Amino acid sequence: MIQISHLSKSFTLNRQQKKELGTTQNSVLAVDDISFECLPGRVHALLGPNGAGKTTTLRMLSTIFKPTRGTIIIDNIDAVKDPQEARKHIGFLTGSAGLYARLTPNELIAYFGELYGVSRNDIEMRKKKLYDLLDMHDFQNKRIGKLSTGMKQKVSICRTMIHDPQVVIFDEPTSGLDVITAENIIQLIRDCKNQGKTVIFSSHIMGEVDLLCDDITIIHKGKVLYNDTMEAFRAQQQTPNLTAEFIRIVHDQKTEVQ
Ligand SMILES: Nc1ncnc2c1ncn2[C@@H]1O[C@H](COP(=O)(O)OP(=O)(O)OP(=O)(O)O)[C@@H](O)[C@H]1O
Repeated sequence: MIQISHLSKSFTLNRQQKKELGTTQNSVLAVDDISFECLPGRVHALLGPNGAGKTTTLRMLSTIFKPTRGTIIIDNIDAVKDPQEARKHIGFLTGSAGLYARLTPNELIAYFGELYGVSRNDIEMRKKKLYDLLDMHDFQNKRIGKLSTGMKQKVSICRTMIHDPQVVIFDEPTSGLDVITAENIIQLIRDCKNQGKTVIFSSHIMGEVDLLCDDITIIHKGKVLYNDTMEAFRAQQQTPNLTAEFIRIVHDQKTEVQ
């Protein structure tokens, strides 16, 4: 379970960043007082246009960023006050960051498994399951630096899941992957849901959200524009499809702001 309450994050901008963004402001408010919950056994979609604050939110949930304000409770643990304890319950997937090019997938998975205190037996058992699901057996002993983007993404997924976390956070999990690999990841998310895990993921692909998600939060300019079940989202829909509906909600907000 994830409980987010009045969460905000502002970044201080250095001179170079101010120049790049063409602003004189000293800081940017990436996430602005958001609150919502993600429940066990359900998949929650976090949507928003570019720069909405999705990655910043997910990085706060995964304890990489410290919030400027607000609280995050992960499985009854205060993730802001006790990030180390919260981390044991979290699997966070973001690109292929945190992979060591010189190691092989087997070495990396063993390393992270041990870091999380997973027994050798459990590491082997979970690794086999993940390798089967993601079709990874052929490259398990190749150096990660020599693998393709999709292969690296698969290794990242194994690293994310090796401690069998109860809360799974995926930042655009299928971005840049071929359809077969993307489908395997969708299956993995379904498995997580069926095992009663709490899953939140960001995506720009409405088809994926439609297939997978039980709940949806749309953010824009750091604020929550919409938060409800997918069922309620479909029921209030005023446009022919979910992409059009997403655009309508974001556009209506833009019009209101102007
Ligand atoms: N480290 C940082 N320093 C300064 N500003 C940042 C930093 N990280 C993000 N931002 C700013 O915060 C805002 C939200 O960015 P974020 O990456 O969270 O958006 P996003 O919704 O994930 O976007 P996208 O869909 O393009 O990945 C943007 O205005 C971005 O420029």
